[in-house]
Amino acid sequence: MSSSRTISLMRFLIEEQRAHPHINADLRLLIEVVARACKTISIAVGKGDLGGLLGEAGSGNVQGEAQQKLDVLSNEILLEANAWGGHLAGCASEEMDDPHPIPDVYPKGNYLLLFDPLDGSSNIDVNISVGTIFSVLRCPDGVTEPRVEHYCQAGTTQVAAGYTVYGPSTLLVLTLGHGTHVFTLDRELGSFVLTRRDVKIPAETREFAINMSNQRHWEAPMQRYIDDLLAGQQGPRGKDFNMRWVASMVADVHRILTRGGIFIYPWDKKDAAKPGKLRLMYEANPMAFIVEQAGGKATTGRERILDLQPTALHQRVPVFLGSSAEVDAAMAYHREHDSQS
Ligand SMILES: O=P(O)(O)OC[C@H]1O[C@](O)(COP(=O)(O)O)[C@@H](O)[C@@H]1O
Ligand SMILES: [Mg+2]
Ligand SMILES: [Mg+2]
Repeated sequence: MSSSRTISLMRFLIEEQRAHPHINADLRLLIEVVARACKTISIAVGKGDLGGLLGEAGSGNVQGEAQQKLDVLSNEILLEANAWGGHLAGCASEEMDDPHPIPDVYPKGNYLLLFDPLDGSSNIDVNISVGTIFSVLRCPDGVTEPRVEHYCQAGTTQVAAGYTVYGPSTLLVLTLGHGTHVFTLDRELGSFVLTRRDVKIPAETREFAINMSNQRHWEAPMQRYIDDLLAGQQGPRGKDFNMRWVASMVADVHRILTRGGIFIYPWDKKDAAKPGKLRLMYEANPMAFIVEQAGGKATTGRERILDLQPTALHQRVPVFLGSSAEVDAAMAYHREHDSQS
């Protein structure tokens, strides 16, 4: 890309700020700080074994999952980078039980930052792409010490969301509510450069992403939907489908953003008390915002994800997202099932 046409993340944000009054200097600073933190995480991920950062940390998170060393480090990097900027009222993370207040010694701002510091943790040790997912909300007026209820806002209120993929190249995918844009980290320059503006997910697809090993635990409409995809051209869908499953949501969603597809992590009865595996505030909401801004859909199989009113910080939800016509098709199986029961 020639330098005259190169648009850095910083320049992109300044232009967005000029074009859209709701994007202010604090929000711009917030995104720049998160991007800088993600660069630091990218360097740590890239060191692999040389950095002594592979393997378990020996601790567990609030979800009862074993934390990897990189889960803990990425969380610390994001917290530290965001503490002093004056743009945040508080942070919440998949890796922390409770919201993290900005220490009183630092200036406070009006935004809440929620993140999954390292997504796809089971892939760290096997050198497969992982990433970071984040969501930005406004702190309600007059609240200086945000509590859980202040974070529990529906996804429609997000002012920005993004994810990074630490893969063969490091990517940042961002929405501020005006389309979804992809930036690639120029490792020599150390800056994110705009490489795809306003990406659109094709409405139709022949590719699905799901962990098939859970099939026997799914509810009836899910079983029927996937059976029909597997039946291919001879089946009711009349076309052959391919399947991919990286098991890093960032990588699976990025494939769908690039060439279409449907990503599904449905409810299953392995642990019937859990309403799904993925987390609403750190994974489903930001990805739903990004996907909708790219012309796709994101639902629980029954409802639009962004309309859900959260009831807990670490709430889980079923996730169906990607090519709009295919998400509609999956929802039709659930609707038909519900209307008959
Ligand atoms: O191992 P499974 O059950 O296929 O689950 C894979 C899913 O779990 C996740 O790894 C959960 O994310 P974390 O690594 O942040 O816990 C998603 O990225 C991915 O889509
Ligand atoms: Mg995750
Ligand atoms: Mg994680």
